[in-house]
Amino acid sequence: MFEGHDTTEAAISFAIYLLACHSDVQEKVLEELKSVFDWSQPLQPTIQQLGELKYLEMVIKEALRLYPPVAAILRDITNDERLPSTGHVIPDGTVMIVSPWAVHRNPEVYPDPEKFDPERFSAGETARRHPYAFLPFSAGPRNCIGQRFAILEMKSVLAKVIWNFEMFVEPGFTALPGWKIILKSINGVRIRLEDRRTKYVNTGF
Ligand code: HEM
Repeated sequence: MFEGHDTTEAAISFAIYLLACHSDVQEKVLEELKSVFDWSQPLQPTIQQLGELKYLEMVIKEALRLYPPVAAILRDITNDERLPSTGHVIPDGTVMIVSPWAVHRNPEVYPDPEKFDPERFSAGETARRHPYAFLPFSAGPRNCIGQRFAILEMKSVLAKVIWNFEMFVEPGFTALPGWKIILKSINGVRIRLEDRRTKYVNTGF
C-alpha cells in the first residue's frame, strides 16, 4: 500500500491544494485540456491523449518537487565511498538518508524554492538541471517501478477534476506538511469546488 497507493494519494492531494491556490495555473491546465478534448463531452482520456498533456505534467512535477511524498530515502553503504566533489569518505556500514525534500528546496538548484512555478519543468529548464536534482521517485537500481503509472494516474484524476470543477482554497487555510511515514498534509486539504457547467457551489469546506 505504501508504494502504490498512499504516495499517489498524497501527491494528488497536494497537487489539488496547489492548483486551488493558483487559479492562473488551473486556467492554463483547462486551456490545455480544451485543446485536446471536446468541451461538450465528458472527459474519457486515452493513454495517448494523457501523453499530450505536457503542461499538466509540468504542474504535477512541480507539485512533487514541493511536496515529495517520499521525503527521505535510506541507503546502506556497503563499501567505503569517496565523494568526488569533496573527497570525503563515507565508510562501509553507514546508513545514509537522502532527502528529496531538501534537494528540491535547495535555492542553488531551484531559485526561490518555495514558489510554485510549473515552468521550472519546461523542457529547456529541465535540461539545464542535473538529473538527480528531481528525486520524487528516487534514482538508481531501486527507484520507483511505478513512476510512469503514477504520473498517468495523477494526470487522469487531475484532468477529470479540472474538467468539471473550479477549485478554490478555503480563505486563510494553509496545508501543513508532516511526516506520517510518507509526507502528508496533517491538517488535510480544505477546498471549495464550483461545478463549471451548473455553477453549483459546494460551500462545505
Ligand atoms: C506519486 C506516486 C509515487 C511516488 C512519489 C513513489 C515514490 C517511490 C520511491 C521514492 C521509491 C524508492 C524508495 C526507496 O528507495 O527506498 C519507490 C519504490 C517503489 N515504488 Fe513507488 N512511488 C509512487 C507510486 C508508485 C506506484 C503507483 C507503484 C505501483 C504501481 C509504485 C511501486 C513501487 C515499488 C514496487 C517500489 C519498490 C521498488 C524496489 O524496491 O525495487 N510506486 N517509490
